Amino acid sequence: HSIKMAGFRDDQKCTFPLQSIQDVVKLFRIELERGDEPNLALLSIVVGSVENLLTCNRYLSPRNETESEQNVKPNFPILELSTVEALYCKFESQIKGCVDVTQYRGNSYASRELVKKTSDIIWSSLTRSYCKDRAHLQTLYSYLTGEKNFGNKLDCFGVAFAVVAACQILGYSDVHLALSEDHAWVIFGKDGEETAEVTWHGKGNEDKRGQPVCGPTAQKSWLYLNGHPVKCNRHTEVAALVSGINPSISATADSKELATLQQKLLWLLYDQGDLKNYPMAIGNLGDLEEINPTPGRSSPIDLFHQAIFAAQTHYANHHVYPYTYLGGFFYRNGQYKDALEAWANAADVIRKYNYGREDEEIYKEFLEIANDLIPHLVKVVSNQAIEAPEKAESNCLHDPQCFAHLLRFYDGLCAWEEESSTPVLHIGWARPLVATISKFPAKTRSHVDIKISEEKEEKVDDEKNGSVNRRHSHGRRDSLQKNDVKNEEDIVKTKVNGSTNVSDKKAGK
Ligand SMILES: CC1(C)CN=C(N2CCN(c3ncnc4sc(C(F)(F)C(F)(F)F)cc34)CC2)S1
Repeated sequence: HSIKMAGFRDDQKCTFPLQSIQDVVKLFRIELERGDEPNLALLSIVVGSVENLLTCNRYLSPRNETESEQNVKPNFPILELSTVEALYCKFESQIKGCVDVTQYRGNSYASRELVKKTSDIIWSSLTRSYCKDRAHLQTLYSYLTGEKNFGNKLDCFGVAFAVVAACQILGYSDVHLALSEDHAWVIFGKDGEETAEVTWHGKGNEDKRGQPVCGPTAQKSWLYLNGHPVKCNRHTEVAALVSGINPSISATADSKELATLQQKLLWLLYDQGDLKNYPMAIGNLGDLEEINPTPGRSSPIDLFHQAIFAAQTHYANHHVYPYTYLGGFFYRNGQYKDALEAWANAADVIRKYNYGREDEEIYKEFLEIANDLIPHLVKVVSNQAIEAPEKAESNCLHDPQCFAHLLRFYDGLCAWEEESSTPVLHIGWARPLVATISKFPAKTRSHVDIKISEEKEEKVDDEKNGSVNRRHSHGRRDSLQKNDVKNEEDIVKTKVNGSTNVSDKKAGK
């Protein structure tokens, strides 16, 4: 059958050659604002080309050129239409050449066979062995450029994205990306009810490509978010592509132009309402705004709270990263009580899961918080208490709510471990825990009134099934401001789970 080469439309062509960040933003705006679907393969090739030019084939930015060449070379590449069209047609003909859609004709929805076949085409054409967690392997540009042994590389997200982009080219508008906080798969069929693995996860795990995401592993493990993944539409898939832009040139240098492009594209998607159900993309925008604030736009803290609100609204508060985005921000900015509260709220999420062997990423996240960030935080505040004894009152170590947040943090990790197939805590966790607890004076610790709830907490408590949303103190400033705890009477009735009810007198009732 003849392969119809879809050229690009005039409104797509007119933006080429792309010579600036604004040109790329304009192409994305055209793609996102038009009635029809944005073309995932086209946008992935464009982003990958720009990323490659700005991070791999180093464009000498003006400052390090010789005097004579000063300000001659632009610090943004020129991306010709012909380059992009050639790569697009290569992808399109590869996909259409391998999938004989006539055998699937008729059913308007994709079948599992078609999804698996598409995944096999991408999978089998990948270079045999390469470093899977290298940077810049997330776009179709990486997949389509270079000869057999140098190109055809994709990371695990890139494979999933390529399968969805391929299915779009084949005309299946029901095949969409599903995203957890550390894995990607596809949904398809009527109402997106079907799921299929299309890529690998982590190291040393057999890939489960073609299989549905279901069964005990998917239920209780953080990796699959217990039925609360981000189910993308075409716009959210563009947001995932933009979130995946990686400005890093080396371990120590980032491309400022690429980071600016990513930031502008995320604001474009934000304004279109395409980030509303995508907490991590909002979090990425918050991180970019911390580095390079856009005048007149939301602050990083506002954005991180919006990400938390999105997770609470759309995903029954089953996502951890919104809280670790916020906790990391507070930690970097020396707001240690708020950091402890955010991390306690993150632990309140992970307690809903059972720890499994493919949850290493979030394990490492909590390990770093418990054994690196909190011990550092506690060291800093204990030095503050010594250097500035007059400020001791507002010191974290004299604030029972800080101690309560710390206990709630560890309580969440313990609950995560209960009924899990794999242990979480071990002796390596105990040393930093003891060091941290012992920095809080007995007086502070005595103010925390740990309520033992009357009814014995059900072993398989509701949280594990996600049927009961625990109330979160996050976002609600504790009714007691930290310097209100002046003396004995102001005992803060802080239940370990962090909801703080103030003694009546204090609340002025
Ligand atoms: C608070 C943090 C430690 C800071 N960055 C974090 N990120 C950076 C961005 N990031 C992400 N940001 C947007 N979308 C996605 S989809 C995804 C994934 F599911 F794992 C995939 F697709 F397998 F790679 C990851 C991820 C992963 C989490 S979490």
